[in-house]
Amino acid sequence: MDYSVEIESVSKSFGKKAVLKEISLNIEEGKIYGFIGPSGSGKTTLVKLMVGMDDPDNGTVHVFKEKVPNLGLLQHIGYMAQSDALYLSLTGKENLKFFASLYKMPKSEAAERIAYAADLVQLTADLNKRVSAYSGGMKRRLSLAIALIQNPRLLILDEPTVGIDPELRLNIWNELLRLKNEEGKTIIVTTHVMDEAERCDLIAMIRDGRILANGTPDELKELYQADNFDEVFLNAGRKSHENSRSN
Ligand SMILES: Nc1ncnc2c1ncn2[C@@H]1O[C@H](COP(=O)(O)OP(=O)(O)OP(=O)(O)O)[C@@H](O)[C@H]1O
Repeated sequence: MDYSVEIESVSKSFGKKAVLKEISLNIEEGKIYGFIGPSGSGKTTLVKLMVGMDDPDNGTVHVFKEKVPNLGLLQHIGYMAQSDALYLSLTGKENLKFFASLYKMPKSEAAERIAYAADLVQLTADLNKRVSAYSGGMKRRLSLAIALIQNPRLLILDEPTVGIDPELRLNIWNELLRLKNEEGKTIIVTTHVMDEAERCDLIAMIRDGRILANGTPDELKELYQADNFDEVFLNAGRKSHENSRSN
């Protein structure tokens, strides 16, 4: 089996707080992998380690067999952070052009990619407006377009659909599924939206810096004797609470 991401015994603390505890996980190429867990459980910290934005205290992360951090890998990883990192005084188009210029891409391809990404997130009509005049949802959409700009093999999206209306959310998910099915991309998403979690091929449930369980949506429903994903989430929380009390 080919893995896009291999995480081995990764731990990370901030000061005295252990945020990730001995996490090991392999993410198969060509799958959509979801990370779910309560706020503060360590999802963002874990995805930042995959991108190489932060270092683990212990353990290793490999992406496409290369040890992270590795500058060469950035060409292959599209990352959408939870907080938007955009140039507010530039237009949407200028932002896209700037990020496209960071990657090795002929000009004509950059223009095509900008048109594709803007269309996907329905920003084509607003591309010449300054980002300072964008709404929160428009900024999220622009951040998603930027993550796709270099046509990366691996997409890492930290809560990509927050602030995005249901219709566009559906379009975005359809495109993520197409990217996986037709182009073999690997897609990692963190989400609090349980119906999004159910669209993933595989899900890791994170709690208190550990992976409580991982598997397909059906496997997790069976494990937690749940009919839907809201129940999976709640039952997993109850179970981990009971375990921590009995320890
Ligand atoms: N740079 C930092 N310095 C200190 N503490 C941090 C830092 N980054 C994260 N933390 C802490 O690490 C813990 C995990 O944060 P993280 O952002 O990974 O959680 P999360 O699961 O992504 O949460 P959410 O769902 O709310 O985005 C939190 O307690 C947070 O306060």
